[in-house]
Amino acid sequence: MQSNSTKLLLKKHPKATNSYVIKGGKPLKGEVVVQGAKNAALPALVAASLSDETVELKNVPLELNDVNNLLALLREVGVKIEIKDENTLTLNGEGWRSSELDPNIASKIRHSLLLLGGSVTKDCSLYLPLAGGCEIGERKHDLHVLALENMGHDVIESGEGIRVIPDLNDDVDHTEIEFYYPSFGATLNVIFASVLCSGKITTLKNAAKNPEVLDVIHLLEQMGAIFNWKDESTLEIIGVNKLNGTSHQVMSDRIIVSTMIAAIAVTKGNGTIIGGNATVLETEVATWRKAGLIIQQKENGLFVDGNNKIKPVNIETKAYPGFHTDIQPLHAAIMLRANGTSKIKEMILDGRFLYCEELNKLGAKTKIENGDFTCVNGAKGQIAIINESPPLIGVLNLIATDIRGGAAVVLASLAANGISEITNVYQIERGYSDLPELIQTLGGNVQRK
Ligand SMILES: CC(=O)N[C@H]1[C@@H](OP(=O)(O)OP(=O)(O)OC[C@H]2O[C@@H](n3ccc(=O)[nH]c3=O)[C@H](O)[C@@H]2O)O[C@H](CO)[C@@H](O)[C@@H]1O
Ligand SMILES: C=C(OP(=O)(O)O)C(=O)O
Repeated sequence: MQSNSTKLLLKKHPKATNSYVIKGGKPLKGEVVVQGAKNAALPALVAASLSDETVELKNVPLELNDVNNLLALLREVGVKIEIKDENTLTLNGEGWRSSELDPNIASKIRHSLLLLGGSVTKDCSLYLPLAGGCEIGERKHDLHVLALENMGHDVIESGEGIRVIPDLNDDVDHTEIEFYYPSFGATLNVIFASVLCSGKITTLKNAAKNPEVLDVIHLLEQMGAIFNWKDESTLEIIGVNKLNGTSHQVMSDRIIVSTMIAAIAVTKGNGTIIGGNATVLETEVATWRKAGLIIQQKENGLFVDGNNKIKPVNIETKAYPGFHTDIQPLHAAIMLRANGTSKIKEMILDGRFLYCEELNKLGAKTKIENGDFTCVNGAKGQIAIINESPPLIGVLNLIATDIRGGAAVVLASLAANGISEITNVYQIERGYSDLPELIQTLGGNVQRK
């Protein structure tokens, strides 16, 4: 049942519209500040809710559709949430209770999955209707389920959802789990399920160690959780009996930093992304420097000059610190300017190239080929071939297929001559609080319609 408070939180994006209208052809220039990271904020909301004391989170992109949906689910499980200002909120998980979640909300986001780990650590059962997220290929959850089972909890799966019943009272004091792939979400679920298991140690081999996971670990450490990295990818979690209140600032969004680098690059502009940090984008920045972009780390952020010729550079997506799958559509937008053919081999998720058809509507010459490899999700992999494209021309029938694919199409429209319109921008607004405003700050012309 949807409570009144849930309904209130599910209000539409304050500036929500169905489409963006873009007048392209103008170099983006100036300075822009990016928001807090969605993919660090979502797990931070769950982590903060594990304490019976109040935790303050700052720099949370509260306008995002995904953040609002997760907050609605946290309210459903009994977490008290107070919004302090446009990017700050407090959470108190003292009232966390056993729950059956609303399928209409849970199925809209991928990281409703994290409530499984959160619930068991709070000794509460949970029924989670199947999680959603971007439709970018099959998004499996076997590692989440296996990990919870290894830890002794009962997990009952049906075609419609997952029920978890915690069992914290067994005599096992050490659980060892090994992942075949360093899944971001499943690593977080193991962390959440283990932090409050006082007297127990959980060792996770092949854990994800990307900056967003480290940001959440940092928050939990401030709350009193204990972690040891035994080697580069083995994480030991020593359960504690209580987590404290604290205050934490969510890291800034490296995918949006990449989006702004690409926006400057495709329009042959120059500018600074305030707060941009090349150390969390090492592979991507090295790739773009190789392509000819000037990217300099300054004290206040990343300076980008996109005026040089762009050379084609092939990439292959991999777990961190490899090239991020969420950033490959933005790389494709940059490669539209290259003087030759480049390739993107998508190793993590099949179905991440839907945006290429949209780029072609603008005149790009991209093609998708079947690869002779299997993606992490077990599906046959694909390669995008990006041929040198003629000057792009704006069109009015573009669709945002998913968050990052949608952003890539907005960027390509900025490089096109004339007017473009992109619909289904709900998808973009799952991950970008206000992409039009970011672009307008750099002098670009994107309007909501
Ligand atoms: C909210 C959030 O932060 N989402 C990010 C997170 O998603 P998410 O947490 O879903 O990503 P994972 O790292 O878990 O998934 C990566 C791959 O592993 C597969 N897999 C995952 C779990 C599992 O139990 N079994 C399994 O096979 C998935 O199908 C996928 O092919 O990382 C993805 C990969 O970097 C990004 O695209 C998403 O933006
Ligand atoms: C794929 C993404 O998110 P999600 O996992 O929430 O679908 C993304 O942030 O690009």
